[in-house]
Amino acid sequence: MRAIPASPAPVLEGDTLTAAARAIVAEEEALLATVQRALAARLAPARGEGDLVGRLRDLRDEALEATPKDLPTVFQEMGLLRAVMERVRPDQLPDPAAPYFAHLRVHEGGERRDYFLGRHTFVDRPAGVRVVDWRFAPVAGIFYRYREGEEFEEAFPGRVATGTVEARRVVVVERGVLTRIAAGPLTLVREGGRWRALAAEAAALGGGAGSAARAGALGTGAGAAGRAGPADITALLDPDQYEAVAAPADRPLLVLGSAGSGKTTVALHRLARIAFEDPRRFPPARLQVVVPELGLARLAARLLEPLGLERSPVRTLESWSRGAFQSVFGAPPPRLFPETPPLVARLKRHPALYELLRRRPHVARERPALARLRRELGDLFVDRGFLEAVVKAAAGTLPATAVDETLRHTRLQLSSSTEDLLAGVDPERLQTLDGKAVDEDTPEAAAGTLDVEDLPILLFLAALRAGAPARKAAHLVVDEAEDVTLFELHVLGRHLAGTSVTLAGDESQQTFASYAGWPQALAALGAPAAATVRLATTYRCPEPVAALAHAVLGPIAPPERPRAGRRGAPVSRFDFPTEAHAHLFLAGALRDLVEREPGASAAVVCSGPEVARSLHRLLADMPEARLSLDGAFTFRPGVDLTDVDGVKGLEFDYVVVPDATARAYPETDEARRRLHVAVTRAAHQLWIAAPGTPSPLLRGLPRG
Ligand SMILES: Nc1ncnc2c1ncn2[C@@H]1O[C@H](COP(=O)(O)OP(=O)(O)OP(=O)(O)O)[C@@H](O)[C@H]1O
Repeated sequence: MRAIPASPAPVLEGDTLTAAARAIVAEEEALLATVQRALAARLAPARGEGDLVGRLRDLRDEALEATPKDLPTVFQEMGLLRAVMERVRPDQLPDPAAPYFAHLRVHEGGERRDYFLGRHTFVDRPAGVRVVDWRFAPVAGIFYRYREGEEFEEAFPGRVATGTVEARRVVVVERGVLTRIAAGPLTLVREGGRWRALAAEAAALGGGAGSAARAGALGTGAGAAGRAGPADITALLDPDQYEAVAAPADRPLLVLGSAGSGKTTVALHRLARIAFEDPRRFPPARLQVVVPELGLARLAARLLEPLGLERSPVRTLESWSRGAFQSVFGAPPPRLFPETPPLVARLKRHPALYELLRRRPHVARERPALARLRRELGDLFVDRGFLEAVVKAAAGTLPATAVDETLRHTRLQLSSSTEDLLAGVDPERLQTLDGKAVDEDTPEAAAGTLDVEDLPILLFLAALRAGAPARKAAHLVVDEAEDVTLFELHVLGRHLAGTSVTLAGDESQQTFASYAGWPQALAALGAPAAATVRLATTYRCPEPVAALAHAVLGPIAPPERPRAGRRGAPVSRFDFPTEAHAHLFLAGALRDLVEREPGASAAVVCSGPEVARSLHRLLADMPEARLSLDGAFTFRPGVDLTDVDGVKGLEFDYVVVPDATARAYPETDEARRRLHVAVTRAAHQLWIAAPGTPSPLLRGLPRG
């Protein structure tokens, strides 16, 4: 039963706001003032808390010197003081500088009520103030599920509420001042002390950036000084995203969607909601977020802070594996080889290897000692017949040369190091002229090492035999799951107490041959019956970027092109005769951008770290330009010079791909996915530079 939402009143008369728009501003400012007054009254005793702490300290000193007769009185006063201090805990109240991020007015049973959605609950009935935590189901349900003008029906505790949504507004309060109001298609912003209406398309992401880039210049205004802040993402969840966030805690959930469709957003909000609803079963220490890359781990930790989960552990897969290794085998992992040959790594991450190992008969009931498992693994990786069977089962997705590469690499790892062979010789004499160990930088450096890919395989082999780990997570989030191996998923599943898990991923973004299919991933995790939600709108990328991202995938693109949330600046392509020309041009454009838009984030996403380093040298004098490799992102405004391997899951206002050459991005599925990942990091504008021979994947993108 839904009424057609009323069409919005016009907001502009010439250059000034209409009376209707002015009324909305006046109403929201008055409501904010009411909430702030009520909060100030509640917080007033807390302001005196400093005195209370001082008084408590005095009483403690008094207690040290008090006579036994006086002690009970001192203790009683101390008890009273503590009770007062516990009652007034400002950290449990909304922050008056930004007390809420949305306003909902409902008309129910002849009564009109205003609710404000925020991060803490604060109710002052006489003042008519109801700020509710967004995780609190009934009111949030109305806000996220219905639009302005619609009739609602929601189950409240003990009753079913029906009524009409009279107002549904997303608001931004910065430092206590209202700066943005979004009501349906209307967005009003306060800039330079004046309110104005934003064009719908510029408002769509709350960034306020226009779509008209100055010809030849990078930047659309997203990071210009003095802009009103964007809306809080928690206020923007769409109905499908909210249904996923509100899914029952014990239901395993698979969140799929194209790049930038909100998978991470949904997974982390679901985690926050589950923890809020049952804090005993889901305390922060028993929540686990695992992602493949360090950059995304850092971002996820930052995103969890405002959700009240600053203490829940976010880890990279490698760090998680190391921890699990220590707890399962009672020892830290042995020395790891720093750079596993790519083909060997691919074989060790491949689903075909997982299937062959899973199907092997396992007789032992007890968990074998680590040394035995290592031997077993070593034997497998020097067994040509076994490796050939893996390549055959991989059905064309692993080249035959992976067999010899793995044999050679494993033999080196199993051999004794020169130091071992020369045991007993004076260690000083085993140093080379440059002070390094004898084997360093030689093929023999592999002796005695494992590969990082071996850790989950060993954990998997141990898990197959026996014994559940002692410490288990209550809820697990695995993000960018297309890059998580079946070994890792299997072991993660063994470290999960029940079925409370969220797996998020996108097969178009796999960058390491480990993706086997979602049913296989869920089965490995031990959650085959997960509910699946597909997010259909790509919110991050404007239309022109989403279109190019789809075209770049070519034959491996999903059949349906994802819907882009808004229009935006066209993608610019620049061809240059040489890399030097491209670098000089880009360095100039980036300097110019940083001057014009000091609040913007830009990333130069290179195909590999070497290109990032050489571009960084050109910008070395610019403090805003950072070399951000191996996940070392600071998330501050400025320019990150980085590579495609480190940016999965991240986003920047502006993205520059500086080396879209035929060599860096040939016509292969892997290159298609890598370029797709690089371009889909752009939230406002994308530039592509092609020095030398342009990548064939740019076909269809005209030169700018
Ligand atoms: N409903 C929404 N309305 C507006 N913005 C949204 C919405 N949902 C997500 N976003 C924003 O879109 C961007 C992408 O979200 P997110 O990182 O969660 O996507 P993702 O699917 O995990 O992306 P990727 O596949 O690249 O990792 C973020 O800036 C997020 O705040």
